Amino acid sequence: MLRIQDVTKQFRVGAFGGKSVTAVQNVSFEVAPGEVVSLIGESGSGKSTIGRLILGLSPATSGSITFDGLPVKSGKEYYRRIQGIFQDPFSSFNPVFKADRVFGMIKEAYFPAVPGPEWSERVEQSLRDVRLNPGQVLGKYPHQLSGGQLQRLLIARALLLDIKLLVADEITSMLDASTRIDVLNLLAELKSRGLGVLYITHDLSLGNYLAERTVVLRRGSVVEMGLTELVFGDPLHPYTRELLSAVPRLHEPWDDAATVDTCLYHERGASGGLLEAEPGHLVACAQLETC
Ligand SMILES: Nc1ncnc2c1ncn2[C@@H]1O[C@H](COP(=O)(O)OP(=O)(O)OP(=O)(O)O)[C@@H](O)[C@H]1O
Repeated sequence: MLRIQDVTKQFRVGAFGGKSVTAVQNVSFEVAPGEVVSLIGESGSGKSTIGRLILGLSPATSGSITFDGLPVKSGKEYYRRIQGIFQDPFSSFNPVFKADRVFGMIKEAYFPAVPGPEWSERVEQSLRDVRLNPGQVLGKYPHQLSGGQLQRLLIARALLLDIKLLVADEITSMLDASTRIDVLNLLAELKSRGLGVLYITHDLSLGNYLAERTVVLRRGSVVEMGLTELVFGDPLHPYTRELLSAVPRLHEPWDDAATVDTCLYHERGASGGLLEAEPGHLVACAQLETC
């Protein structure tokens, strides 16, 4: 189980690093085995930063991130259990090498003793598991494969490691609509095998499609989280409501979240953390800036 507790991330910025930007602030949530949790929020809300912290690509400023009780530790053993896949599949492949080199690298690092023929069989099985035809993708260069095929290759690579958690950061945003649904269905299938997935997206409909639980981030803080049907069916925070009702508006800037007259959080006398408005549904104060 992935457990993120009270995590804050600040980046040093400015000419001499004299200023800091708080990208993530006091964020806590969990991802259980076989569960898909979607992390949603507009651009700059801190989603990818959280993904990078979980993957050990950058250290948290404070708070703790553990997987099965052990802290994040970038290195071979950690990546055997947790892998990340990102928006642009082409950036994960070196264009001068054949795409299936990613499998050879896994063998070298993790399974050097597995005989070649057995390894080939394992690779082919993992390709079939992600509904790729080995004959159509093995031996090809990245530019000879589609974005959807490359994302599936990366998922197949992760399956060879028998990972327990996948951090999927906007993995469908560069895919066309039908390939996107195929990849989402694939993730849904993998979770039934016990894989936990943190599905990072700014596309709410995709989060809704896949996730049991949803975490809504705004400016680095969680404003609402809980069972997806509750967050989407009865959004309590004005920011979530705005996200859900947002439609593209030409020539209009994105408005700040609308303020509300009453704040459930304060009405119920909550302080610190999130208010449990109903079982499985937590919400922050509606007036983020002023309290
Ligand atoms: N290395 C960095 N140095 C300084 N600031 C950073 C760095 N990485 C991210 N930030 C800042 O942290 C904030 C959160 O960025 P992040 O990329 O996590 O947002 P996001 O929600 O993933 O956005 P998007 O959907 O556009 O990818 C932004 O204000 C961003 O400018």
